[in-house]
Amino acid sequence: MIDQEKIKQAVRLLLEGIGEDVNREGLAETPDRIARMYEELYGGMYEDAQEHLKKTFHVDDNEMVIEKDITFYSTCEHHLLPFYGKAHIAYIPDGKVVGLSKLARTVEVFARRLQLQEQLTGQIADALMESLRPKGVLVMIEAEHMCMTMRGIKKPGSQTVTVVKRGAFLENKELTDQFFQMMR
Ligand SMILES: Nc1nc2c(ncn2[C@@H]2O[C@H](COP(=O)(O)OP(=O)(O)OP(=O)(O)O)[C@@H](O)[C@H]2O)c(=O)[nH]1
Ligand SMILES: [Zn+2]
Repeated sequence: MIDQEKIKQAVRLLLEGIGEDVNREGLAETPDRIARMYEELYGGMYEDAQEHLKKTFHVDDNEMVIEKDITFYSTCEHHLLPFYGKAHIAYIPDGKVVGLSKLARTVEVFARRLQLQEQLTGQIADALMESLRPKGVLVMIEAEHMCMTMRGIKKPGSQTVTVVKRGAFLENKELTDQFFQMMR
């Protein structure tokens, strides 16, 4: 599990490094707050997406399911700054579906870790492929990276878009076209 003591020590060091007085009133509880916050932000490391995806429901029609505009907040592993936006998940069932909320839960499990957007996109797709054994999965993520906006190159409003396809989406281009039509 997350080592709260280590995080508190590290935050004190960071504050000292900045040149702050770690004992001043406004900062006194900050190491403790950050340790608790990290439990929340990085709690996905200690969760298994398969736990959320194990309950499935039988369906007769294997038509494409899309859950779009799933908002998420994650952290870029290079700068420890947030990136956030929307995830869209499409899949073509093969006789079974999951509860819709479980798609958003899957996004949460992988977003609450240190991430790269490309990797986050792929992990969501792979978790669905593994649990549901669907005919295909497509995951698209649109996000703004704060390491691109508040520092460095400073390009607010720029969006990073990633798409990962698995199964039938790789073989059949019409399915991707159908996804983009349904997204409109
Ligand atoms: N591929 C990818 N890159 C990311 C992601 N999040 C942040 N980055 C990039 O990671 C790169 C790290 O580059 P470095 O040159 O090692 O670090 P840096 O000097 O801080 O880079 P600058 O941001 O250009 O100032 C930057 O180009 C970031 O924009 C992500 O999710 N995926
Ligand atoms: Zn970054």
